[in-house]
Amino acid sequence: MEDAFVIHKSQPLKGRIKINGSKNAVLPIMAASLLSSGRSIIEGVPLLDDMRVMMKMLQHFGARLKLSGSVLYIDMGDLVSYQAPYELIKKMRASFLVMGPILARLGRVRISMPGGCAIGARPIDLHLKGLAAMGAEISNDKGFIEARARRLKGAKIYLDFPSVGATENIMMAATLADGCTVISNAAEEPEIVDLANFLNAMGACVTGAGTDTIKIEGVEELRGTRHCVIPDRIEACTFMVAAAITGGDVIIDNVISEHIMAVQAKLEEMGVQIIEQEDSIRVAGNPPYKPVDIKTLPYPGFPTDMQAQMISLLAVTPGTSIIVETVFENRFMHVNELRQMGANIKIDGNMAVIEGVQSLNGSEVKATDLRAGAALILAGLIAEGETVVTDIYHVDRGYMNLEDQLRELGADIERIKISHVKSAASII
Ligand SMILES: CC(=O)N[C@H]1[C@@H](OP(=O)(O)OP(=O)(O)OC[C@H]2O[C@@H](n3ccc(=O)[nH]c3=O)[C@H](O)[C@@H]2O)O[C@H](CO)[C@@H](O)[C@@H]1O
Ligand SMILES: C=C(OP(=O)(O)O)C(=O)O
Repeated sequence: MEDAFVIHKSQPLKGRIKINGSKNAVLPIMAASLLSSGRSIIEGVPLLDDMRVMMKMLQHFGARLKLSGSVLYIDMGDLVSYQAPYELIKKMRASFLVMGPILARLGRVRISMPGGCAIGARPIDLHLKGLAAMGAEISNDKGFIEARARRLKGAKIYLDFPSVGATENIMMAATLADGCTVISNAAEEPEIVDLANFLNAMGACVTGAGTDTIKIEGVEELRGTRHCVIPDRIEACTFMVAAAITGGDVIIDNVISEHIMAVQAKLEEMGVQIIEQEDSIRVAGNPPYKPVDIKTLPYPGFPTDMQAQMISLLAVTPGTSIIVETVFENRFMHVNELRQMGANIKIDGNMAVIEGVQSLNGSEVKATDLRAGAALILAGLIAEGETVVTDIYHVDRGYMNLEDQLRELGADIERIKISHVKSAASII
């Protein structure tokens, strides 16, 4: 038995919701806590499946953890292993972020290859190149990467692509290296800045985070600290699209407006009204909207993690819209499912050409990955009749109580148990 969402065409969403802490910020921050033997207190922790996987990972390395509401207490102490288990790595890409910290702290790490996933091959060559440039000897043994370095040395590292994970892994490793590391063409995402702030509060010396050049002056040791995680910009943007697609009027609290600029600009170009209010935004939708063209790019460009949700909105926006996906090579899996709901979308390589249709029809569709799942839920809110979204374990990886938040705004969505057989009769 698996969970699924049953969604019925909903009224325009109305009301107020609060955004949770960022998944993509909390995961590297938790990994960074491995860099010290002290106690760290992380506030604003989102209760997500991915976060629980990272909790298991930290426990595997010897951490004692206490979760109280959204506050996570991490007592790290001595690390009890240099090996990261395959069962945890395979569950979540971000588990690979323990590589840098374990190597820096113990001088040795053995970690399984994370492998590919639905959205692309996602190699780790940039992570490894960076650590090798810092003096790590790296070998690959039957799908396991082993790296050793008595003490990493500061180095100049140029990333061929501003990879978020590689920037984070290298940045964490460099905090305890001997000398200065400079990462050029570094990722500039807000989650990198949040990680740098956490590392600096631990006693690290990181400057330039949020720009394409990050400098890390290595220190002898780090200490535990207290930190509050930034709000999840992708969760916020998903709710912005939910308000827009239903023609609703929603106030979204706990938003850093600078982080959502690219998505806000496209929604405004379409004709969605967005009003900024301190750390909140109000999104007032009034479809039909104008079509737009979008290209996903590293931050501050349009986030690939919002591409699927935007396709749902553009699928019911009159006219032709074009989305070019430049970050992941296979991130259009949701398009087939949306087609099943009546969307008119053609894929040509990394380009989706979307001809807006008047309405979508409810159907049984599958969440092929996290944001694909969010896109199908959004489509379900405006589709005629009933939509069943299966494989929602992907959604639970990255959205906290999504159905409760949507219901609070008036959406007709319910979580049910469903058997593997794909038919309405299998729903109990
Ligand atoms: C936990 C987390 O923060 N996940 C985010 C992170 O993933 P993640 O850190 O995995 O994404 P990257 O920025 O590393 O990947 C971007 C591109 O670079 C490629 N690449 C990456 C590393 C490498 O060594 N070699 C290489 O070729 C990838 O295959 C991909 O095509 O950033 C992505 C891009 O914003 C987001 O979609 C994910 O939500
Ligand atoms: C791709 C995503 O996450 P991850 O890197 O954890 O797979 C995402 O958050 O959309």
